[in-house]
Amino acid sequence: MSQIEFRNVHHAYADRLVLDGIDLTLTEGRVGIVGANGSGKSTLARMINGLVDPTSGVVSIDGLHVAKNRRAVRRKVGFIFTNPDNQIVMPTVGEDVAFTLRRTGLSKDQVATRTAAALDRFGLSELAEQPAHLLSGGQKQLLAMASVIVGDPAIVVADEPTTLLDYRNARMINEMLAGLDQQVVVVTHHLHLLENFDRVIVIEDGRVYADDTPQRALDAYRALLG
Ligand SMILES: Nc1ncnc2c1ncn2[C@@H]1O[C@H](COP(=O)(O)OP(=O)(O)OP(=O)(O)O)[C@@H](O)[C@H]1O
Repeated sequence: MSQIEFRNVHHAYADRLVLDGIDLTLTEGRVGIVGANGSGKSTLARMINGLVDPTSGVVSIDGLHVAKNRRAVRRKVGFIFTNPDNQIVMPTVGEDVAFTLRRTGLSKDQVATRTAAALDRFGLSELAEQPAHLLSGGQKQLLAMASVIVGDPAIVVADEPTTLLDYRNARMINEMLAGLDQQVVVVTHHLHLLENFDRVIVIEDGRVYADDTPQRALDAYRALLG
């Protein structure tokens, strides 16, 4: 697994401090991040692939300073948004998955082979020629995952990937995430999804409130919520 490091990370939007001294070293295969609305989870998750840079402090991946190596970091860290519409960029399902492999130096055949494998893995092969915007919510999230995984990142960060889905689709996406070879960091309000994770971090008011096994961290979080 990779080593994701936060060293004395602070972040403010204008004059509002939303992360207040985060120190974490994440090396586990499955890490969950939970916390109340507005506690800073998305901001923290976005720092792992440089979508947000800290106001102060350093985030690094295997020693690579994220803010100074954005391109290299983006190859290592795939990001799955809550709303897949935010990351579907091409007209058809197949083109969207292939788009990730642009500028990788792969031949047309290699792109086609890897795209086909990713579509197959996420059950989308038969939809390859379909307009992406016609997919259901669950299928769109599968497409977003396929488009990230086809690039073979070392780390997948998912920010509330199941929030917009019904229970069945949420379970399906979660099983897909659980089955990935990659190191996975998931931000979620669906606490039951984290039961088999290696580590769960509770963020409260921009700080690490608990950092423990899922059971202990989630107990602490539930107690905090009252
Ligand atoms: N681009 C931005 N500009 C200004 N303020 C922002 C921005 N993004 C987030 N914030 C604010 O920063 C705080 C932390 O937001 P963040 O999205 O990191 O929290 P979160 O824990 O992920 O919340 P939620 O569970 O509601 O998604 C919130 O008060 C939010 O309104």
